[in-house]
Amino acid sequence: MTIRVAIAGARGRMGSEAVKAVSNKEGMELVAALDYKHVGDSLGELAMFPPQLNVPIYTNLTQLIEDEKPDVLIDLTNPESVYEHTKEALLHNVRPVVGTTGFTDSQLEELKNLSENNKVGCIIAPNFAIGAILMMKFAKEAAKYLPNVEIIELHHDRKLDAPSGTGLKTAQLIAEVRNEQKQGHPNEKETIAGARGADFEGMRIHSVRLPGLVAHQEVIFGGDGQMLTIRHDSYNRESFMGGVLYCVEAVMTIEDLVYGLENLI
Ligand SMILES: NC(=O)C1=CN([C@@H]2O[C@H](COP(=O)(O)OP(=O)(O)OC[C@H]3O[C@@H](n4cnc5c(N)ncnc54)[C@H](OP(=O)(O)O)[C@@H]3O)[C@@H](O)[C@H]2O)C=CC1
Ligand SMILES: O=C(O)C1=N[C@H](C(=O)O)C[C@H](O)C1
Repeated sequence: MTIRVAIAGARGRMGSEAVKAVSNKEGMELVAALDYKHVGDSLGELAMFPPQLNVPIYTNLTQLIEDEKPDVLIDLTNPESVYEHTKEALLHNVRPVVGTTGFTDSQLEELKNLSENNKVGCIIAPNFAIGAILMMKFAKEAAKYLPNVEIIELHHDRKLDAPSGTGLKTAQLIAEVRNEQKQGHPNEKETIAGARGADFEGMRIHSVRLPGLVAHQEVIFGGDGQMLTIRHDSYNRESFMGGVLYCVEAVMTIEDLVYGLENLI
């Protein structure tokens, strides 16, 4: 069976890579793109899209679903749009594969209920790169023995959300095995607000944003006279595409919402 795929955010850094990956993948057919800007037929407007995108471009998801009948919607847009897209897809029996980060806890909970009640598979993956999944798994394991941990995530300066979805997911996974504890001196004070980073159950998350970066993360564990550093680097966005294609196939086989690829591999 050929999996019919639509992509939201096809003009973007990730979306344009996903257009290439899906177009070249046997067993998948790219059937449409979703954009929020109206695109006419002028060469200038169409040049905004990757050359492989020779499919209809819609500005309305319901219309796209009615006309093109995708099996899967890949969302690579932004934190403001992704929740509505995912909900709309689930309501119309289209399986979302979501790479966009920045969901609130309550949005995740609501989408989980919707997916389970409608028995429509959904994958929300804060990071599609296998190396990043392993970095998170190893960090969770290390935290059982070394609970003093700080997370440093480093990204390009076009990123909208902080901390990154990966940084947050790493902290959530570590929190499953680590008792909440405040780190640093009990009486420490920030003389500049934010100096100690974001606080997740006492773990500190530091977000670096610089041009030239793609997506990187270090998880640093301190112990008596020792330090363990677990680091992952994505040097380009192709690094995520194996995971995107894996999820498009996997989402066809599930009937609930999976948050994080570590639950599937
Ligand atoms: N899970 C993973 O492994 C990864 C996840 N990401 C996440 O993916 C998301 C996209 O990242 P990136 O590609 O760098 O971002 P970009 O800004 O390059 O791409 C987003 C694209 O979506 C478009 N867009 C915005 N709103 C809508 C909408 N309502 N409907 C359709 N298209 C829309 C944007 O248009 P315009 O620019 O005109 O606003 C843009 O073309 C981010 O949340 C990022 O964190 C990124 C890398 C890996
Ligand atoms: O915005 C990005 O670029 C990335 N976003 C994801 C995140 O927030 O973790 C995944 C990856 O780190 C790249």
